[in-house]
Amino acid sequence: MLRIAVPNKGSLSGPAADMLHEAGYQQRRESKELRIVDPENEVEFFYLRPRDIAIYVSSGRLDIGITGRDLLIDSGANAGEILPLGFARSTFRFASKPGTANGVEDLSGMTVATSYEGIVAKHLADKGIDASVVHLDGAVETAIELGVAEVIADVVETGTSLRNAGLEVIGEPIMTSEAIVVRRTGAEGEEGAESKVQQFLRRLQGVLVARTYVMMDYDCRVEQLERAVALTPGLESPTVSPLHNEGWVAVRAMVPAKEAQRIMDDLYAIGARAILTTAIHACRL
Ligand SMILES: Nc1ncnc2c1ncn2[C@@H]1O[C@H](COP(=O)(O)OP(=O)(O)OP(=O)(O)O)[C@@H](O)[C@H]1O
Ligand SMILES: O=P(O)(O)OC[C@H]1O[C@H](OP(=O)(O)OP(=O)(O)O)[C@H](O)[C@@H]1O
Ligand SMILES: [Mg+2]
Repeated sequence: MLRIAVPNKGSLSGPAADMLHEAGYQQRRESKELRIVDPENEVEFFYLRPRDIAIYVSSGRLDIGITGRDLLIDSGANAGEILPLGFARSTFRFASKPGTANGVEDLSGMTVATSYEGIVAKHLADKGIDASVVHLDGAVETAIELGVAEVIADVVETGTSLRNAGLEVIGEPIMTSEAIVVRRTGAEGEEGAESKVQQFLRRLQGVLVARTYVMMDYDCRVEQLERAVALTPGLESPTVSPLHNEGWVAVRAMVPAKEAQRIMDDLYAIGARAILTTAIHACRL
């Protein structure tokens, strides 16, 4: 049975459960459930604090887990990222009241409040900046107003929390983060778990593809086929079938959902007709 850690709370929890559900796994019905077994898929899910997940996985007691890249790095756990999942995207940045610092190099001698001490201490050390770090559990934006620190380092998504606290970012992002699948370093290829881990990853990749691609069908004249195929190369290569009307073919290919409208315009412009897209519900590449 594959043992998988899933975030039990916070920004990662809902989207992680949605993705697992879409990948065909049973998920807990109540937010108080700590673990569930999905016998059909031979998987056991453990609902844990996102911050602790890399530590559980690095201990070897759980095979893999879903957490944030920033949380993995911050934990310093002996685990690595094996698949990015595309949700809970954020940057991790320094911020302060305007006029406090122009760049990271100005932070020497200052106090930085953060929930991510591991990331911040390492970043400051790498840059050779001698600043103190004070650990707070959350809502760190308020630390400056209350005089606990001159600078904060925190997760920034839309920037609303910083704006509401009257803070500005300092310098470039320290890192960019998103939800990821983590596995203990060196566990690759271990007998027993390996094929199950790979099957799990294929299912999640299938969800990612189904979310980002659509299927496109259209008819075009044989003379235009090469230009049309250049616009819709598909993942391997498009399917081309003859039409009853001579001189015409039907083409079918997967295209990135974000580009679908532009591709439809370009296909129309070269004479393709009956262009339509359909959603992909599940996929195995
Ligand atoms: N507003 C946000 N937008 C996108 N990702 C976020 C946001 N806030 C936190 N994250 C991401 O969520 C993960 C942190 O999860 P965690 O549950 O510890 O904190 P949280 O989501 O802020 O929840 P809470 O602080 O309410 O417990 C990190 O990977 C972080 O980058
Ligand atoms: O740039 P934004 O879109 O405003 O998002 C970033 C904010 O979201 C998270 O806070 P959360 O609400 O989880 O509170 P916390 O600080 O207590 O973790 C994070 O810690 C930032 O404060
Ligand atoms: Mg938070």
